[in-house]
Amino acid sequence: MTQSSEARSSAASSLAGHDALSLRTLKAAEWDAWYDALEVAFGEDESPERRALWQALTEVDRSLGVWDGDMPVGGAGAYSFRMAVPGGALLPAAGVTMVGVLPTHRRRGVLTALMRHQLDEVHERGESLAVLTASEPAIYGRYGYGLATWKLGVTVERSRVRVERPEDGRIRLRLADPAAASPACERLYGELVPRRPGMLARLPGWERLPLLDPPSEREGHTPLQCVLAEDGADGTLLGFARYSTRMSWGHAGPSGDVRVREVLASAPEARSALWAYLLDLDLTDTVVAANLPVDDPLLHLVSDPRRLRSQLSDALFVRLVEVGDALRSRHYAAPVDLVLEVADEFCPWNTGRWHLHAAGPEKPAACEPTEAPADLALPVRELGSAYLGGVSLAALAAAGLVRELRPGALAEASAAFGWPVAPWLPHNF
Ligand SMILES: CC(=O)SCCNC(=O)CCNC(=O)[C@H](O)C(C)(C)COP(=O)(O)OP(=O)(O)OC[C@H]1O[C@@H](n2cnc3c(N)ncnc32)[C@H](O)[C@@H]1OP(=O)(O)O
Repeated sequence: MTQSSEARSSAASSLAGHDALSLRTLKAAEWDAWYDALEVAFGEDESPERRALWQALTEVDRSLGVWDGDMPVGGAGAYSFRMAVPGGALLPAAGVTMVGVLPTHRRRGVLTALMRHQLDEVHERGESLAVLTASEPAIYGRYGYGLATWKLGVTVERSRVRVERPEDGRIRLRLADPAAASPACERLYGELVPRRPGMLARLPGWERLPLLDPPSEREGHTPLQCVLAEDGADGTLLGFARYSTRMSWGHAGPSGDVRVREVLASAPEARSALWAYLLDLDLTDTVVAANLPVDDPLLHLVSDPRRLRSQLSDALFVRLVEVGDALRSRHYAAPVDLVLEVADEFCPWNTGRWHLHAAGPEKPAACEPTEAPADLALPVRELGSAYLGGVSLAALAAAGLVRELRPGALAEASAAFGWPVAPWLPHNF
């Protein structure tokens, strides 16, 4: 028996003590019943449009279910993503999704059995990362997932905040049908992916997600709008925003709001033109954007950042499934030559000392097992947090989660693991 198949059979036997529970891969014909169980687990009743999209995007051969007799009672899926890491490489990453257990079957180890089986499969497929967004952040640390990216939400008081339009007149704004403009927007999205860690390369079909706009989810807003920022000279697309507006008329006059879904740009002038446009729509009071990178240039473009009324929330959790591969696949902002002592109870093949060395941001890194004395000791969860460069090892050490074993090692590691661009997950999955 391999280490993984041993682990999987131990996951199966952890269920064996409970009724007639069995864990196996989904069959395509079972999708509806499986998804119905997940909807009950989430207490949700999704729109038919959203459900149809998730069905189309489901990778059935990566979807696990737990059955009580012939009734699905839990599940977990995965997408075969490629995610940008510091330095611009796109690394295979299992996007863990659709995790749920019926209320009748909770707190008896079903989730743990699913996570065991799934991480062994991810390891066998050679994906060195698994990533997820959590319904509740307290769930996944026990399986080695660390919080690696944050998102910034803003609720802008439009009357108090201005963004200057770029002066050179290079940018031309044009309203476009979101579906018709999608291929050009997707090309721009693809250009931006390697530049920001955490961004996901589009898999076929995923271009439908940013256009998903079921009437039942609009809450009084217009259908999705799309404004393009083009180079006035040659028409090259340099940015776009997708948004909707909701008009509201009160005693004091119009007080509508703008819901910004995305603002992406490859040139600063395009970005400022788009934000100036969004913050200057007549008859609106408030502009809400729920998911911006924490270093979004908007923070520096606005006349009064306090009036952004910003809010920080957790976004992407990262799990290093194969520590050596993951660490040698990213670049490091500063030279580094360190031995890390990694503890990983859930994926014990990662436990041990790893020699990481890289000569600077342009150079490839090496990372091999070693018997040499360790400079820094940390659990795999904290390594996942620091991996994309958005969470500092020094901050984790200040929280008592990383231990410096050689003086100076923490500063060296923190500088190397950091990255000039904050990691960001553009959409949930
Ligand atoms: C990537 C995603 O899809 S995120 C979506 C997650 N799903 C949901 O939130 C839907 C609603 N909740 C559920 O379906 C279930 O409660 C789940 C999936 C969160 C947990 O399933 P269960 O089968 O009850 O978990 P299981 O019994 O294996 O518990 C494992 C451990 O996690 C802990 N745990 C379970 N749920 C939670 C929670 N919501 N918050 C904190 N800890 C939790 C358990 O206490 C247990 O701890 P222990 O190992 O110290 O004993």
